[in-house]
Amino acid sequence: MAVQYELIKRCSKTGARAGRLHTPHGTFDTPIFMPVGTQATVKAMSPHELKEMGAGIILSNTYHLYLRPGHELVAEAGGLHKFMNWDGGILTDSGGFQVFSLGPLRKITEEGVTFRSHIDGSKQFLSPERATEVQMALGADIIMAFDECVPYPADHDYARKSTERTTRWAERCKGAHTRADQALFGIVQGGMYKDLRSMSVRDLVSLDFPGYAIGGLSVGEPKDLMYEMLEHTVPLLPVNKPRYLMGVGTPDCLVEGVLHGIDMFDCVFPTRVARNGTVMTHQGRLVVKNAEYTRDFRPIDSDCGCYTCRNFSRAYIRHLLKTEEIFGLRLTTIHNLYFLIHFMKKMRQAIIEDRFLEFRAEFWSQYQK
Ligand SMILES: CNc1nc2cc(C(=O)NN)ccc2[nH]1
Repeated sequence: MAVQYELIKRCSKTGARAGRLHTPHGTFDTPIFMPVGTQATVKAMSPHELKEMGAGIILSNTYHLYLRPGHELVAEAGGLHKFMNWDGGILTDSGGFQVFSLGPLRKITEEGVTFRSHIDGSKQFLSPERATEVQMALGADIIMAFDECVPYPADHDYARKSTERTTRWAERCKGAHTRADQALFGIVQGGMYKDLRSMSVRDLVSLDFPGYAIGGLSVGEPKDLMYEMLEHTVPLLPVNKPRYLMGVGTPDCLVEGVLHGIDMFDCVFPTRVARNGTVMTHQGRLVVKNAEYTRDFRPIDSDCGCYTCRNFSRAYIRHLLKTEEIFGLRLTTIHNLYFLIHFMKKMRQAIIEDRFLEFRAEFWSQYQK
């Protein structure tokens, strides 16, 4: 198998677990946070810096790379790893979420999705087979089935029909996937309906994927509803396969996702908000661009070991951001990614030492959203 999950330790009181994910580009500790590099780059970061801060697997998006520069060009370059000079793990999302985020600009049929390119308005078409072919050409270690991310809110009938189609599409992706050195993950949908989440898990597990993503969450629903869906859905998934929660990446959601047994996370949040000056600390977020930090010569977070916190003050970083100096958003990005990557490592250690509930209680006692 191209990707193997190894369970190292289960928390005795919760669904939390520590493991390792073996891939053709290395073995990575889980739970893991995967930085998002939509267009074959994690914005403002070099591969060397990502490696140095402990990043293991990064994401790229099929939708964007298919439109520009095109999967054929990436294949000509030798695949994504060579093209972007990254020798760690790569996961590509299938485009399901991006295409459905286009809203009225897209038309869904059983065959696939017709949409207009956000770049030049040209008419485009992605089917399960085509999305799989594109991802095989891009060459990621883990690729995702082409699905429909059920919008929120959605009525039960729409969610059921959409989820049933996502299962038929998953089967078509499986049929089209011929690269033995890649793992194709199924994506559980079902909206906010427990019966449909159960149906989606049952149907996907019967197709026997090497890993399962939980999609259709963090799409505008209240966090408590997301947690309720996780509490219901994750225990239905096979224990010996990785579970990947798509699009989730704030510290509070990461803790609750790990609590319920999630192994893999991705989110644009830490890199996106870094570029407008929002940084994460153990007490919650702070907007270092704000006037209150003009004369604050402390690091962003005194407990953080990242390059930014070891070398620069809040006042200096605020100055760089206010003057739109590129180095400013590099420093905030380095910090946010390091913070999350190491936050996951601390959670993993707590699970191994069977003190995850204490870690979680300590986190919530300090964290202001
Ligand atoms: C930021 N929230 C968020 N939700 C997501 C859902 C999906 C999904 O269902 N893909 N098939 C992907 C990325 C997501 N990002």
